[in-house]
This record gives sequence, structure tokens and C-alpha cells, in this order.
Amino acid sequence: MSVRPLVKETTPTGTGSLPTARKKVTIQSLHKQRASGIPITVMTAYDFPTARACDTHGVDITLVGDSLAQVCLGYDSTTRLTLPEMIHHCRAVARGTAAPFLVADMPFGSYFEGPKETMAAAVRMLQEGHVEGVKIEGGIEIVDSVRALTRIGIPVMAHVGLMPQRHTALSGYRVQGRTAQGAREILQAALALEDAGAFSMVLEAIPHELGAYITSRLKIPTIGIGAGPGTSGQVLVYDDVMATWLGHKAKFVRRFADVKGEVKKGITSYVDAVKDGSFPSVAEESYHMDPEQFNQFLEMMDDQSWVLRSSKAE
Ligand SMILES: Nc1nc(=O)c2c([nH]1)NC[C@@H]1CN(c3ccc(C(=O)N[C@@H](CCC(=O)O)C(=O)O)cc3)CN21
Ligand SMILES: CC(C)C(=O)C(=O)O
Ligand SMILES: [Mg+2]
Repeated sequence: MSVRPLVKETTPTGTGSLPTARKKVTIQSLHKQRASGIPITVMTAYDFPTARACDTHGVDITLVGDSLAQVCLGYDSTTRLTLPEMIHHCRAVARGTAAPFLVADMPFGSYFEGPKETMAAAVRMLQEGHVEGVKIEGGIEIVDSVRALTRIGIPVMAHVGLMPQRHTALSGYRVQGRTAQGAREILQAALALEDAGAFSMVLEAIPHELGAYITSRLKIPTIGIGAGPGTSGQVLVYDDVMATWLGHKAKFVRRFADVKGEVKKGITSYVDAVKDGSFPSVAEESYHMDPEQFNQFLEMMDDQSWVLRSSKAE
């Protein structure tokens, strides 16, 4: 009897040799998923092992978020992250991604000079970063750039509501769309971005009523982060999910695991074991030399003190 081998999917991310038991997630499958009411799961990844974990454990869209600036590189804001830095991380994530759809944030400053600059930066993210689509924060003001990208076949995930790249102008990370006027502006931006060809849209930090309403008005899947349960899917930052990010915990964050606790256990146990001499053990964790060879070696060395000490210890 022959065992069915793992499916080897050929992906547009250039990672076609990774084994995966899952079907490749596509824009079409995401739209079908929205239509059938199965929530879309999105998680950030900044490196190869995390990309593998997302792929293995059922994430639909892996996002190389510019949150990597803060949670992975130690910058104080996503606005510090450059395009080359983002591309470097995209390449690592792409090497570990087979089934999930792979999207990355366009870094602050890489898409402000209009459609031409935006296209050049997005092309680099696809060609050098090996991602499948780009995510861009912005409303009506970036519609022309989004249209330019989607017209040449670059999938765009829009991002409205709280736009972290604008935290200084917004005087902090504030919930958006709480007033009737604010809600209307976000809805209008969402409709315009869908019209410009966005395949999906992140709704960040808006009242859950508005999250559900915008979702009902759009045909494309919405992905919420702090937008309530009425969106087509959810996204969270990996380090928030795992409790490895110990900065401010936003209201929308739920910690699903305690990796920080595991890391503490691992590092302190290792340090203690080295200090008290219990690691490494000779029997299990060391290599052995044939005693005859070792004696010959000591003779070669003609080092009487070592021979004596060595034979005494036996
Ligand atoms: N670890 C982490 N998680 C994220 O979700 C995340 C990042 N980093 N870095 C980039 C942006 C920044 N984001 C943030 C950061 C803070 C809040 C926050 O604290 N919001 C307030 C809202 C206060 C209000 O207006 O009422 C909160 O308390 O939830 C929200 C989004 C989302 N992104
Ligand atoms: C949280 C998601 C939406 C994001 O933009 C990021 O991680 O940068
Ligand atoms: Mg981001």
C-alpha cells in the first residue's frame, strides 16, 4: 500500500519546494471564504520559523507587518522602518511560506510621492521580497496609487481606521470613527479603496458597530484588529498572541499563549545548569575519544603534569 505524499504546491512566492498539506490560499479562495462565512485568520510573521508555524497551523494570510519595527527590531515607531529592512524580512518569511497568502506592509515613506513611487516600491516588495501583495495604510488620498497598483496586477490590501504610521499626527494610537462624521469618512474611504481594486481591507481600532457595517457595505473581505467580531476575519500581531511583546497591551489584544514564560524558563534553566556544572553531562552530551588514542595523544604531547592529573581523575 502506498502512502499519499504531502502535496508539493508551487506557489507564486518562489517557495514552491516546501511541503504542505494545505491548499494554496488565493484571492479567489479568500473571497469564497468570506462568502461562506468562514472567518479569515491573519497573523504577522517577521522571520522564517514564524512563517513555517503560520503555514503549519492554519493561518490563511501571513502578514509581514511593519509592526516588526517595534516588536522585532526595537524601534519606537513603525515610521523608522525602511524599505530595504522590510524587504530583508519579507525574504525570510517568503522562504517559509507555501500555503498562506503572503502580504507585507508598505513602509512609511515608500508610497507618498504618488502612483509612480508607489509602484516602484511595490514592485521591489514583490521582486526582491517575494511577497504576493502589499498592504497600504490610507484613505481617499492614496486611492490613485492603489488603482495604479491593482491595474498592473499587484494585489493591494487596504488599511483604514487607526493608521499606526500616523500616530504622531493623531496624537497617539486612538480609536477612530467614534463620531457619526468620523464613521462616515472611514466608510467613504473604504468604498473608494474597494472601487480602486483592493482585494481586502484591514479595519483597525474602530467601534464594532462600524466594523460590521463597513463589512456589510463591501464585497471584499474585511480583516479586523480591534474592529469587533463582525468583520470577515481577524488579524493580530504574533508577539501579542504569544505574549512576547511586553509593551503596551491594546484593548483588542488577547494573549493566547505564554511564550515569555517559556523563554524565561529556558534561559534561566540553561544559565543555571552551566553555572552549577550540570550541563553538559559527559555521558549524554559530550563526544568521546578512544582511551588508547587519548593516551597516545598525551604521550605525543609529552606533558607529564596532564597525564598525572588525568590518570588521577580516573
Ligand atoms: N505589539 C503591537 N501590536 C500591534 O497591534 C501594533 C504594534 N505593536 N505596532 C504597530 C501598530 C500600533 N498599534 C496599536 C498600538 C496601540 C494601540 C492602543 O493602545 N490603542 C488604545 C486605544 C485608546 C483609545 O483611543 O481609546 C487602547 O488602549 O487600545 C492600538 C494600536 C497596532 N500595531
Ligand atoms: C496589525 C497589522 C494590521 C499591521 O499592520 C502590522 O502588524 O503592522
Ligand atoms: Mg502595519
